[in-house]
Amino acid sequence: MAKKKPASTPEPDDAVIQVRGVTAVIGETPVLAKVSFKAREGQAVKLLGANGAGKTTLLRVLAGTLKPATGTALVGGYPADEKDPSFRALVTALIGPPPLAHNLTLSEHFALMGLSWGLSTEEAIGRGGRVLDAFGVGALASRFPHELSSGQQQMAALALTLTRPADIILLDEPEQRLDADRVGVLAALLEEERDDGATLVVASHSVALREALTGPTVTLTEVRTSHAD
Ligand SMILES: Nc1ncnc2c1ncn2[C@@H]1O[C@H](COP(=O)(O)OP(=O)(O)OP(=O)(O)O)[C@@H](O)[C@H]1O
Repeated sequence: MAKKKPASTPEPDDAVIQVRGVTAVIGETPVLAKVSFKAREGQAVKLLGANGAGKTTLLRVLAGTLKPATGTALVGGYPADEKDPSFRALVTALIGPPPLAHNLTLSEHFALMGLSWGLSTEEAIGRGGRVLDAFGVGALASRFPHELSSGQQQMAALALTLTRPADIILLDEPEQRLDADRVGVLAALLEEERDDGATLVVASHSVALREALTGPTVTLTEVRTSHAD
């Protein structure tokens, strides 16, 4: 007869992302209602919720830029903390526009990003350029950021985010300002990353993008604030 496991033995768990009872507060304002979910390697978690439900806030917690008020967020086995280089080495994120230098071309941004994460200049320019090519805007690689339309800026930001290798990809409304065809291209690029073993968390208002991604949906509900009479 099999021995009964002691109660303290942890169950084997292959989750890359484990969010347990996480809430968030900014100042004294609750901004994220309690949420728990897990994601395994090669899954794309789709974050769903009305405006203000806390999707960006949860992504900030996962990116380690906002500490949860309660609960734990383990990402790649680490408590999410942007100050921890081991954690940062695993995670690439696009949450709001990335800081860009006005006097560096997109290719030069890719090279700089690659240099920071152990790629050769050639590899980095190749990886960023591949994303631009997929969007059909490879010629933009030699432009400065201020020479781009708003949709092109979004494609450049996505290319920069995907230039560096990462096990975990966090994206906040990556479809914003992209036309319908480009949303399809984006879905294909993200599915390719997922097929290669990346774990993604994507907040999106695009039904088309959410339907194209393979993985569970996590629906956030707005924080209920009680008003004193
Ligand atoms: N700096 C801040 N100070 C106070 N409250 C904030 C701050 N930033 C965000 N909030 C609040 O936190 C809540 C969650 O915002 P968040 O941006 O995470 O929502 P969201 O689900 O991403 O919304 P959307 O779909 O509109 O992008 C909202 O009620 C918002 O007003």
